[in-house]
Amino acid sequence: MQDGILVINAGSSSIKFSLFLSQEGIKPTLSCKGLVEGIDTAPHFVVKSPLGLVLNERRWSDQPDMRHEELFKHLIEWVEDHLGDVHLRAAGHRVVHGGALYSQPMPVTDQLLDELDELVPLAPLHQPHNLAPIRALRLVHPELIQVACFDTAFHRSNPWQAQSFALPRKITIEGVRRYGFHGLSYEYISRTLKSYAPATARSKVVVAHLGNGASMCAIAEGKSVASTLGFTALDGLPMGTRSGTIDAGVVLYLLQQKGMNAKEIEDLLYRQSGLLGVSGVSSDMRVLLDSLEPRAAEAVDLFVYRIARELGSLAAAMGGLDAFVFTGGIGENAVAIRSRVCALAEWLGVRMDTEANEQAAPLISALDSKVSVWVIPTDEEMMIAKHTREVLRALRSQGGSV
Ligand SMILES: Nc1ncnc2c1ncn2[C@@H]1O[C@H](COP(=O)(O)OP(=O)(O)O)[C@@H](O)[C@H]1O
Ligand SMILES: CC(=O)OP(=O)(O)O
Ligand SMILES: [Mg+2]
Repeated sequence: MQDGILVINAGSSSIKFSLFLSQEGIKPTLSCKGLVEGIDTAPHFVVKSPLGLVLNERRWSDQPDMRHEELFKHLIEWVEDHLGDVHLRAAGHRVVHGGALYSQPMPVTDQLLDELDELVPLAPLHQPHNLAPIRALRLVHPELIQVACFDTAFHRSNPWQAQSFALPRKITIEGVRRYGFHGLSYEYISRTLKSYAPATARSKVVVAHLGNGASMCAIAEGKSVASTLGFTALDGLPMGTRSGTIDAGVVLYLLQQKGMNAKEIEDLLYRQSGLLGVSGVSSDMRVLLDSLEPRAAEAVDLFVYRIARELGSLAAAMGGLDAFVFTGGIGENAVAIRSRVCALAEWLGVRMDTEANEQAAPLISALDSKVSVWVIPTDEEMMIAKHTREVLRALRSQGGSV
C-alpha cells in the first residue's frame, strides 16, 4: 500500500487536480494530473499521466448547465476508482485568501471554514470556488484529512509598510490592507532556485509569475518582502482580463459620473479589462503575439512596460537586485516577452543571453550580467502536496491516528 495525496486547485471556470504518491524521505511523486474546464460553457474532464498520456477524457457538450458540485463528484469518483493500491491519506487545497491570520497551511476544521467564508468578499472570483470542493469532499469523506494552503501566507513576512495602504488606521485594522497572492508559486520558485544556486536564493530576487493572473514578488533571503498584488487579486500588473493597478479615482468616476453599479464595475475590472480590454482581441498571450491587430501589439507593449516598472519598484523595496526569475504560462513560454522585459531592465544590470533565452535554459543571463536571470517552471500543486504532507506529519506526531 502506498500513501496518496490529492491536490485540488479550483478556480472559477476550472478545477485542476493532481494525485501524488508520498513516501517518507523522498519528494512526493506525481501519479496523474487532470482538469475539469469549461465549467458554465462546455464542461470537459481530462486526466493525464505524468508524461502527458491521456488516461481518461469526458465531455458534457450537451449539458452546459452541469454544476461545479456534479463535476467535482465525477472527479472524486474517477480518482477513487483509479486509486488501486494507493491509500488516500489527505487532500490539499489551494485557498487564495488566508487573511491576516494564516501564515501557514492549516488542517481544515468547521471553525476554519467559517473564518475562510468571511474572506469571500475579498476574493470573490477565487475563494468561493476554493472552498466548495473542501465542503463537497467533507460530505463524501468526512474522515479524510484536508489541508488548506494559502496563496497569501508566503507574504505575511512583508514589513508593515508593504502591507499597508495610507488609509485611516481604523480601516486598516478592519483588514483593508495588502495581502499579496500567488504565494504558493513564489515559495516553490524560491525553494527551486535554492537547489540550483543556493547563494543566489539567499540574495535579492524578484520573481515574475506571469500567467492568466500575473504578479511579481520581491524575495530577500528567501522571504517575501513586497509584491504587486494587494487587498484583492486585482492590483499590480495588467492580467488576462483584470486591470491591475488603477487610480482609485477611476472607480469613483465610474460610480458617480457613469452611473455604473458595483456589480458592473466588478465585471469591468475583473473580466473585461487587462489584455482582453486593451486589445479587444483576446486575454490569451499566444493569440496576442500572433495577431496583426495594432491594439493587440499595444496590449503586449503595456504588459511589458508595467512589468519593467514594477521590477524597478520591487528592486527599490530591497535596495538592489541580484536575480530575476520568470515563471507562469507566459513567463515560462514567451521568449519575446522575456527578452523585451530584460531589454528594459538593462539599467539594473540585466544582460540576457539570447540563445539561452530561446531554449529557456534555466539560466538565461549573459556571463557578464550583474543580475542572474532564470526561467523556472512553477508547480503550485507540488508545493501543496509538500505542505499537506508536513501537516499530516505534524498531526501524527501530535498522536492523531492519521
Ligand atoms: N508559448 C506561449 N507563448 C506565449 N504565451 C503563452 C505560451 N504558452 C502559454 N502562454 C500564456 O500563458 C497564459 C496562461 O498561463 P497559466 O500560468 O497557464 O495560467 P493560469 O493562471 O490559468 O494557471 C496565457 O495567456 C497563455 O497564452
Ligand atoms: C491570485 C490569482 O490571481 O490567481 P490566478 O492566477 O489563479 O487567477
Ligand atoms: Mg495561475
